[in-house]
Amino acid sequence: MRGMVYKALTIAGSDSGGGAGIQADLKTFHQLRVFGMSAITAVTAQNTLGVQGVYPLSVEAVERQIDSVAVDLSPHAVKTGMLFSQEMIELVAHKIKQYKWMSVVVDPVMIAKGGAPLLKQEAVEALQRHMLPLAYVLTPNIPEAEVLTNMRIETLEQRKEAAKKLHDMGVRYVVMKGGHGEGNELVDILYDGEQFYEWKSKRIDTKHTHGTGCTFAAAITAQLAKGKTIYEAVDVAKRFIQVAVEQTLQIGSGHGPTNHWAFHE
Ligand SMILES: Nc1ncnc2c1ncn2[C@@H]1O[C@H](COP(=O)(O)OP(=O)(O)O)[C@@H](O)[C@H]1O
Ligand SMILES: Cc1ncc(COP(=O)(O)OP(=O)(O)O)c(N)n1
Repeated sequence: MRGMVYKALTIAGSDSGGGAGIQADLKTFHQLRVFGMSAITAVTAQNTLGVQGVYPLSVEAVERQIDSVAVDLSPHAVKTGMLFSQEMIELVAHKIKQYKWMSVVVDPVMIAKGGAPLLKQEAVEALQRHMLPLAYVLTPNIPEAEVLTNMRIETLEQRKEAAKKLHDMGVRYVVMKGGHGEGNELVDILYDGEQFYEWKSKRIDTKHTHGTGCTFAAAITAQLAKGKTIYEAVDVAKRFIQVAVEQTLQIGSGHGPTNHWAFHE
């Protein structure tokens, strides 16, 4: 018997190179046995060497995609990634409220690893104002947490202080990714408003980390779609990304993608 079909929607940008964005999200959903659906906010011309072009879709085109999925396919969880502009953020926030989506994972994508901007600078305030209060889970990396809280983050204590600030800004669960921290040990933290939880792992010495943030947040989304708790979801996401970085595919001549086939439940 097939059993229940769990469904997740990603609202994000397309990465033609297949390692990040919509493509990473859908591959991760699929590997975790969740049916993936998408609303594309922007098309990027991108590969392992960087971002060669960014082409935002119209707000109307994104609204239509979200409506098409919502009225017929009722996702169990929703993830947002590259939203690019203030108008797009306002639209997505409006749709989340309209469809009363609760299991919403907001990955506050700002800059690709190569330095290309994926969010306009003037849209940061809209992200703070409209998306944070709707986020069941927010998954900033350290530089994104710095921008959102307007504070410098160097120590673990400062990461925790920033997580508290983000919680005060309306986020239910803050999951701060530790990839940009110092040293050989990576620490991802979760703050639930009362306590901190830590996931530690060895930093794998590789240049093939393109799409780690999207993949990690997508794994959390897939687990939430299946009804798992946030603690269980982060646990699986951490194990998913660890093996995906350990067993990279070694493709492309720059920063290659992670391996979305590596993890098995
Ligand atoms: N070199 C690495 N080895 C193992 N895990 C990594 C490595 N780089 C990043 N990760 C993990 O990938 C996830 C995303 O991390 P991070 O790099 O902080 O996000 P982003 O890709 O959004 O910048 C986190 O769980 C982090 O611990
Ligand atoms: C279309 C698109 N969306 C998001 C990103 C950023 O993805 P991330 O997982 O943070 O990976 P890096 O770009 O940092 O390697 C992207 N690149 N493209």
